[in-house]
Amino acid sequence: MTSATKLSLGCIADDYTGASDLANTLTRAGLRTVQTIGVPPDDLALPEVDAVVVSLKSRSIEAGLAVTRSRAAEKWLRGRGAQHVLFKICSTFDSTDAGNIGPVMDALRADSADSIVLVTPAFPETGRTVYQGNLFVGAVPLNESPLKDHPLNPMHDSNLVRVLARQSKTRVGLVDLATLSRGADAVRARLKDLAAKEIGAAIIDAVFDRDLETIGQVALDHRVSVGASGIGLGLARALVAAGKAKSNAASAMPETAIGGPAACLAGSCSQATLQQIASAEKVMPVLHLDPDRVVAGKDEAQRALGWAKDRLFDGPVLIASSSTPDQVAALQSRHGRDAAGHAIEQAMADIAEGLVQSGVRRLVVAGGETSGAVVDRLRIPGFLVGAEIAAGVPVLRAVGANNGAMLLALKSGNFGGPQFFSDALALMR
Ligand SMILES: Nc1ncnc2c1ncn2[C@@H]1O[C@H](COP(=O)(O)OP(=O)(O)O)[C@@H](O)[C@H]1O
Ligand SMILES: O=C(O)[C@@H](O)C(=O)COP(=O)(O)O
Repeated sequence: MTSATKLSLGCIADDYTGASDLANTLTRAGLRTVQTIGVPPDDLALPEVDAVVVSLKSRSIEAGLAVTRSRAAEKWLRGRGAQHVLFKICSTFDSTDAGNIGPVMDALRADSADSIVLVTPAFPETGRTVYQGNLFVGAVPLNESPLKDHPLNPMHDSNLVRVLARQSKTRVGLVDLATLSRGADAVRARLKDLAAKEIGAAIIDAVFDRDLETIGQVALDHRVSVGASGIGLGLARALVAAGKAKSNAASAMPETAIGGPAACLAGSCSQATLQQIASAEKVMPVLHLDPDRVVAGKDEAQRALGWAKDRLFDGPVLIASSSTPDQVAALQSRHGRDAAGHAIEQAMADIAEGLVQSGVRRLVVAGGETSGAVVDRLRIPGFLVGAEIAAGVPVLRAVGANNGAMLLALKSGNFGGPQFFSDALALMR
């Protein structure tokens, strides 16, 4: 990135799949966007861009650490001229009562001296809508959705005003759909009323993309907002409409094919990923890791690598640790939730490293934490955004990596259709 570049929008994402989801949305809305892994070193050569999405792996770490890392990212983004910073969280509000959405929001709000912060995880394109402060996943409230069984942060309350209030030091209010439907000025007036009552954050309803456009306009009056790709879409459209970004983000990604062996790794245990693995079994060899053996030591990852190397040059392969909610609960009761999750993430990183050493240059990873462990191990500093595989999942081209040109797809556990793995590989040439 040249020193002359001034960012129209700065973004901090709390995981890597979420970051690529947002980078995809901003690119499709016309912003030239780059995804970086962590706060970029000053010597990282990046193209001329409108938006940078700094990817952190801060969703499930200790809250204080998440705050420190998010603040460092904010400082970097503000230093590049970003007037507005979006803290990108999961569209299913993945978090625990300890955070990290509330603590990070509180810190960014304090840094920016905003009186009130707009918050919404709505992302209608993927079925996430918010009504009366309640988050729906498709047709069901969050607490009845598969997110109730998430291995790291099971979600048991769909009322986001309550959820955020448990995590935040500030009081939390609501801007409801009726107010939103009266337009940007009605939202501004409601925020003023809430702020006058010393309410520092407002969950805002959103059901359709047009709601997000209104939210984007109002959010730009502020320095910070919190939400998923939907609010990113609203902000991008508002920036383009205000002439603060050109709508010309024909992908900056070079079209040259990469070729070579391809592999898929799945560490997500979401219902969508379990179904995608079942579909993949019909078209490629699939190895199911034994999670107990993974927790016991390194041998299981080595076995998987040997299995993959025997097949890689005949076509793509898939290696999965994913299990059903009952099996996940049983493993966690034997080994502890964090220990089990961490051991499996590190095994996935070991396997990814071995695959790349064996020549793999096209890699699909399912799962946010899993993607974080893999990308960190591969020491990839950033990505350019390419074609969209499914809503929220683009093809990514690694920039500045030691391994040279490489394509990845980082899939949020919940995203993608049943044939996702084949769909991804078809676009990763
Ligand atoms: N069989 C399993 N049992 C328990 N935990 C698992 C299993 N397979 C994967 N995990 C862990 O579950 C978590 C899944 O989270 P993540 O990769 O973020 O997926 P998602 O995108 O669905 O949230 C990771 O920490 C992963 O290591
Ligand atoms: O907003 C979303 O749903 C995604 O972008 C996201 O954050 C995904 O997180 P994981 O499901 O943990 O991959």
